[in-house]
Formats: sequence, structure tokens, C-alpha cells
Amino acid sequence: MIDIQDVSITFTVGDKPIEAVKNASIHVNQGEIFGIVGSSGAGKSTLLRAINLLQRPTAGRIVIDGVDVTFFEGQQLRELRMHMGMIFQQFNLIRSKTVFDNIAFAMKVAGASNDEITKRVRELLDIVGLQGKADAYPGQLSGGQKQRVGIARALANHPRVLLCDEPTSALDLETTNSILELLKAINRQMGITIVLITHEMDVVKKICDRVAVMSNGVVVENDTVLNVFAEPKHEFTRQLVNHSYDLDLPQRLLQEQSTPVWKIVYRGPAAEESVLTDTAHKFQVKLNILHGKIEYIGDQPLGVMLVTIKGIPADVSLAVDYIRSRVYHMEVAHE
Ligand SMILES: Nc1ncnc2c1ncn2[C@@H]1O[C@H](COP(=O)(O)OP(=O)(O)OP(=O)(O)O)[C@@H](O)[C@H]1O
Repeated sequence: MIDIQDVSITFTVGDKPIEAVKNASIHVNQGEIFGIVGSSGAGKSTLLRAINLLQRPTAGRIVIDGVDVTFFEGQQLRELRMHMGMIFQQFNLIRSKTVFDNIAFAMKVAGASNDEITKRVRELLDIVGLQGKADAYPGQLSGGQKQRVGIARALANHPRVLLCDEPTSALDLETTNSILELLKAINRQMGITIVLITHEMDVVKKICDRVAVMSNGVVVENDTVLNVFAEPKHEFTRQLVNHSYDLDLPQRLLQEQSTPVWKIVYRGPAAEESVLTDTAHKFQVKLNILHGKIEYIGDQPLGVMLVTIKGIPADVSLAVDYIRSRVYHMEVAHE
């Protein structure tokens, strides 16, 4: 549906070029929630804004449903943007307007009648769970409620795509979860494609189907969320994933280990099997679990464990081969 083809975006500040996005290619499928994750300054916002041409690519193409929109202007550009709602980290509501008028604003610009607007705004307030707040001003709302108004406003003109720029970064954990659930419901029930940027893997884990990881303007990884969590390929992604698993062991514990610490990743039904118990029965080795957890990504279990395997080298080697044959991935996490 959305094809970002070899897009580069360079800003010039003074006489200095800043390459915010370098040769990025991403395909977003119709109906999915696609995450773009990366640290601050990685180029996520710039890339997201290129999708509705708030930021023109310096090079490359933006293709929507097979149509090259990169150079759209005037009416074509207005129509393109109308089909792409956008929500922001700081909500971007008009403080002097009521909730009703904030949501109605984009519909008025699009030429909707007063009756249409009244009906649609009521409908949207229901969808986002803000019944009874039509006459409130943004200053009278909590952060979560403001973001709900932002979502209602973005949905007003029946968009096919929702572009979300760090939608939960200004919110506490509980409110974050409720906003993510609302976005997921909008995606699943209305079939609206969502592209969401975030610096948190936990947000990706909770709602995204696929994810691109950006580092210094480059898309370094692009896969299903489950694959990225199970086997991150790029060093930056490994750091993000390990941080999200909270698998960092204390230095003291690592220094005490005389043998390597192995990271074992299980996915699918294997995550619920007793691989380590079987290994201990079959081979003359001593297994010690230092850390372990099972996460559910969507409804798919993904287990990660840190273990040491002690014994004579030949037995350890046999045990490693056996575990490898039964799990998704196994590697030395610490020498
Ligand atoms: N309008 C602009 N003019 C000049 N430089 C810019 C402009 N917009 C972004 N940049 C630079 O481009 C790079 C990428 O910025 P961008 O905002 O896309 O990153 P980000 O990953 O979204 O970061 P954050 O999470 O902090 O918003 C940064 O070095 C930023 O300073």
C-alpha cells in the first residue's frame, strides 16, 4: 500500500548538509500496524512526514497504491493528505477551541455540512470514549483525553491511513496502554493502516505487526515484530531488544562465570516445552538458569533464557548441539 522507495532526505543548515534519512526503503501493507523505531535523531519523524509529503524527499519515491505521489501538488496533495490522518506526541490541539470544534476543524476545511459535522463528531467521540466532552477545552483534559481528541480529529475525514508520531511518549504507562489499545481497535475494526514511530520497543511489541529499525538515518532492519525480537540482526537492534527483555545481568554475576553465558531463544510451541530438563537428563552437564522469561508477541510465545552449561567440553558440545536442534536460536551472550 505505502511504498517508500530508496528515499533520502537532506537538510541544509548554514552550509552544512544533515542527512536525516539515507536510502530508506519500506513497504507497508494494507491493514497492518507498521512501527518505525529508533533513538532520538535517527530520522523517524522525517521519514514519517515524507509519507504525506509534509517533508519532500531529496531523492527517491513515495508510492501509494501503485501511484507515484512524490511530486503531488495542489488539489492532488490536499486529497492525499485528507486520506492520511496524523496524530502527534504533543497532541497539537487548538487551545482556544472546544473538543467539538477541534475535531470539526478538518471537516469544515474539507467542505462538510453542519449536519454532517455534528453527526460525525458525536460518532467519533463515541469511538474514542469521550462522550460528554464535546464542550470541554483542551486545557480541561488529561494527556490521555487530549490524545483521544487528536485521534478523533485524525479520523474525522475517514482516512485510510493513520500516521502516528510518538503518540504515547508524553503519557504515563497506564494511559499509554489505553491509547495503544484504542489504536489497535481502530486498526482491526475499521481496517485503517497505521504507521507509528516510537523510541520504545515495548510499544512495538504491544501493537505492531511489522517494524523497521532506524539508526543514524538508515533503516538497519525491517521484519515482523516476532522475527526482530527472536533474532535481531543489527547490533543496534540487539541493544534495543535486550533492553526491552530486561536481560542485563549484574557485572558481578558475569565476572563470577567461568564458562560462557548462552542466550537461548524459543518461539512457538517450543517455548512451552521442557528442553532444558530433557538436556540435563540426556547429557552429563550441569545447567544453570541465570535469567529467563516468556513474552507473548501478539498471541505467539517467545521465550528467552540466559544459561550456563558446565561439564567436560565434549559433553557441553553435545548438549549445545541438542539444545540448538530444539530451539529457535542459541548464541553466546557473554564469553
Ligand atoms: N527541519 C529541519 N532542519 C534541519 N535539520 C532537521 C530538520 N528536521 C530534522 N532535522 C535533523 O534531522 C535529523 C533527524 O531528525 P528526526 O526528527 O527525523 O529524528 P527522530 O528520529 O524523529 O528523532 P526524535 O525521536 O528526537 O524526534 C536530526 O539530526 C535533526 O536534527
